[in-house]
Amino acid sequence: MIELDHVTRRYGETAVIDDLSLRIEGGELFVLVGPSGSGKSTLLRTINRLISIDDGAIRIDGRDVREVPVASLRRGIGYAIQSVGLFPHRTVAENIATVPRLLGWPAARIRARVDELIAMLQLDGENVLDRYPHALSGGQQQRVGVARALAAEPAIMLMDEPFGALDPLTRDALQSSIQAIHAQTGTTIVFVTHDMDEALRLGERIGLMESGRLLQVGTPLELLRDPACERVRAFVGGENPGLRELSVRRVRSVLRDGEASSAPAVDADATLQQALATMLEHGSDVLRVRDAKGTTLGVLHLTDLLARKP
Ligand SMILES: Nc1ncnc2c1ncn2[C@@H]1O[C@H](COP(=O)(O)OP(=O)(O)OP(=O)(O)O)[C@@H](O)[C@H]1O
Repeated sequence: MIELDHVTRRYGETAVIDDLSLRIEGGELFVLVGPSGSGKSTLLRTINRLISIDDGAIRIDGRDVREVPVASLRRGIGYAIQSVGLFPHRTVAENIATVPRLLGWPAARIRARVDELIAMLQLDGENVLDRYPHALSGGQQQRVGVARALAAEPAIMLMDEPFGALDPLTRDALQSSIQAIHAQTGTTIVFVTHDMDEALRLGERIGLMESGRLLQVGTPLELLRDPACERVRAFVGGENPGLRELSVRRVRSVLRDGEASSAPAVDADATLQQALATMLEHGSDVLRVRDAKGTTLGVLHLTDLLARKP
């Protein structure tokens, strides 16, 4: 658990983090979102003490981060950023192995962990292990950066706009990877982005920042349906709050019993927005809902998709 307790960070007279309190539960995927300059990166970097604070306290599992020697604090916290920062003269395998080596893991364990991460980030089959960073695409570099940050199985992972510079398809694939890794490892992830769609897609809870303060903290649906103020409504809902809501709800939550073998199929874990697109594409107001193995679970009707359910 990460607790930020009345944290303030000033530059000169300006408080860029302003008396901010927040509690992030162990195992949570928490997204900090807000406009440029709102203080998201600064806040993230106070957690691993890349930036010091002027007032308040930050505790991890009850322990003040200032009491922990900074090197061991950072070894326990993965950190992935947009510019990646891979070591240019080390191969991909050596880059990923950086922290396990520092920790003195035996060579066989390091090799096994590198292989595991390469598979987790879908870099296997791409023959990247012995390449140097300059010989990778941007998306591959980003994956290696995430793999390196995860290498020593940190309990906490801080991610600062890690996919900001990537094309939409690569970004989409990496967002899926992060969700899968989170589900698989239970790592606490604090993810910074200025992209509301990314926040709504990834966040179990979202903290919306402006001018060094949190305007609201809540689940994607809470922010969409019950914005604390007009600023939140404008940031979160944009011009199409209804469509945004469809993008955070899953087919699984509204399917009903039934057979519709001739209807187009949709995955139970697809969003309602994807389901609507499938209906429009096929001109069908009903879809067959299937699980990952292709087994029919029920049907989705357009009327259920449009109804406002919890
Ligand atoms: N070293 C510094 N000296 C003075 N001001 C700084 C310094 N670092 C950051 N700031 C200011 O602190 C504020 C918050 O910056 P921060 O990078 O945390 O914002 P952000 O929300 O992450 O923005 P972005 O999305 O553009 O990265 C900004 O106004 C920035 O100009």
